[in-house]
Amino acid sequence: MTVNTHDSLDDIRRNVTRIDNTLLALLAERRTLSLEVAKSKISTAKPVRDQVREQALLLRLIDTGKEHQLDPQYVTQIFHTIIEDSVLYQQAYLQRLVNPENALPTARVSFLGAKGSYSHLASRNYFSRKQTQLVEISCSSFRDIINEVETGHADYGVLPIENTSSGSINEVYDLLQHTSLSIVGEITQPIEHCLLTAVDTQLEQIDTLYSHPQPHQQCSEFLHGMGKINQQYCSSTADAMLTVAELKQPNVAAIGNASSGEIYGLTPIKTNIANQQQNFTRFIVVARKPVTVTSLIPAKTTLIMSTAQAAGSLVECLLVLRNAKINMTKLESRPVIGNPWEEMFYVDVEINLKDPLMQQVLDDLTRLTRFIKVLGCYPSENVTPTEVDFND
Ligand SMILES: O=C(O)C(=O)C[C@]1(C(=O)O)C=C[C@@H](O)C=C1
Repeated sequence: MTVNTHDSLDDIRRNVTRIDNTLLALLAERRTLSLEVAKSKISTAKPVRDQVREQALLLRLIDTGKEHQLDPQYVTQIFHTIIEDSVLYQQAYLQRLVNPENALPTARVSFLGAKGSYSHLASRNYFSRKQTQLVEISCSSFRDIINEVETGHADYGVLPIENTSSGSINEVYDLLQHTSLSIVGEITQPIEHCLLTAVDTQLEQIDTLYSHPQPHQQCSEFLHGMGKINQQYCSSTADAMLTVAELKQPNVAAIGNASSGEIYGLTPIKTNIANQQQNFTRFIVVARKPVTVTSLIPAKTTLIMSTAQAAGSLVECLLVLRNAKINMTKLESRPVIGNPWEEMFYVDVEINLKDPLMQQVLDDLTRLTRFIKVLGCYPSENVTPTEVDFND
């Protein structure tokens, strides 16, 4: 085989690096323009999201991409990510304007586990968009996270509240029942569970597995396939990775994120071991003071309420939301500690607390419930991609 090499591999890679650097500069420039767009939308009171514009933008880019032999799926995937960043970046900017007291350069943030835990990754991702430097406060329990914020040692707490494989994280819901803190934000973090080891070994040699209870649950099918495994529970995935790094034994592994494993010198011997390939955890961000959400961005409001024990009481409350045409994205029930058989219901709705319709709904629900409390109104960080038909 004759290979016609005009340039050495190093020369070619230098060109690749040059192009990558140009792409980064252009992405940064595009972000700056997003802020200019946000400023113009303030003056015209236009919402951040304009999916008509996104549709037109994507179709044009797909056509242009075809001229460069770039397939539509590839172009769409890249620009969905770019547009999502633009929307969230604009939302963060607008939120800083309506909550100037929160626009601090640094924030003390409490989260579960040490560096590399999924809570640490979620905290870093959430605050990077707010252009806020983290002062990291690592906690060993959800209760500690809340205590750090309630006592003023932390400005924010980041708590996992539900996962697409293992469902709701009940301990967090129970803690929300009794805290004075408000939910001020949310972030959904992709969770890529891997089997991480500190020394070269084979999957068949692993008989002891360290992780937080949640990853054990989320990877139950894979673990079942491994046969008899000694499952060890840790306070966080970071704690599990540290333990395995210190043990340095060929029969021991941790479940955690591959990039976090590098912090502890661990390497993945098996990736994507969660029950569902699309595995996400939604985290909430709590603070001592609630935030105001501008009407230019989508908002979520979280309520907790306990209904009378008469038959149909919950249905009456849900009908209030249905009649108001308010979309409910989450309904969770938890026992009321100390009142056997009484349930506390957690409801996430897609409406701004300041919306007059929501105020009316709260009045109606107050009459129908034994107890009701708004846990918070916060920006919805779920940017649903604008789908385009590639075959147009
Ligand atoms: O052009 C706008 O209206 C923008 O806000 C910019 C932008 C983009 O990044 O391209 C982002 C969000 C909108 O939904 C549409 C497009």
